[in-house]
Amino acid sequence: MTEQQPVRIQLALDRMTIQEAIHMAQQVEPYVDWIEVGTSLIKEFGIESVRQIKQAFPDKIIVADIKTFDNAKYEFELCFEAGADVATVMGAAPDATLELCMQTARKYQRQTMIDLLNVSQEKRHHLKQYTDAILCDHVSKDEQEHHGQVAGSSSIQQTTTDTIANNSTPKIAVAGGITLETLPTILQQSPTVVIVGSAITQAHDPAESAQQIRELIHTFFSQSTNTTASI
Ligand SMILES: O=C([C@H](O)CO)[C@H](O)[C@H](O)COP(=O)(O)O
Repeated sequence: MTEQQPVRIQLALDRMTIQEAIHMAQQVEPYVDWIEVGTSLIKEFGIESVRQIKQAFPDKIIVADIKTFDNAKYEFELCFEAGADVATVMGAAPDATLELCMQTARKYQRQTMIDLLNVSQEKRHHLKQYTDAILCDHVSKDEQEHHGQVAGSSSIQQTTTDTIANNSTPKIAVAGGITLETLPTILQQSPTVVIVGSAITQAHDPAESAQQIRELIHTFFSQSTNTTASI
């Protein structure tokens, strides 16, 4: 598929080996834009997981979901030297850490994604100063599995609506249990990136699932006047 998608689809690869991750991404490659080396891969196999996945997909945007909380320069340099185009930091991290992530990403001409997991509204507002970052509204795996929450909750709407209303420039990503059923609500919030893991990787036919997600996004935007800023 070559047409310009208004929203990037980020495939999240978690809880599998590096070879399984590469095989999964090969199956769905035509339907996804960005590939996330999930936190679980980085924890289990190290930065080598980022290096091997970038080597396998040199033309894709590779997101290293390292979820940095401290030691920002060291961890972001590891990611970027391994080929990551985007690295993640927790929004709840100290300002010093966030600043160092932003500085390191700028030095490498790469991008920072700030994960808003468990971040207060006050801190979310504060984080909007990082206008060249991507802010990721994220419902965690544990909240999904133990509290029945999924992306598309009111807190997500709050952040996104504020961002649009203020015409500020951090881009918005949304993650956490996104499915075909929940995607239309999320698309109404005009994210730049939708992050989908299990709905594709656990599907009986991952390629079909990824294709359906892509087609839903295409249909949504061809039927509406919604637009998103591009990265
Ligand atoms: O960041 C993620 C999570 O913390 C690790 O499992 C995932 O990339 C994100 O949640 C997307 O995966 P799904 O929730 O399975 O769609």
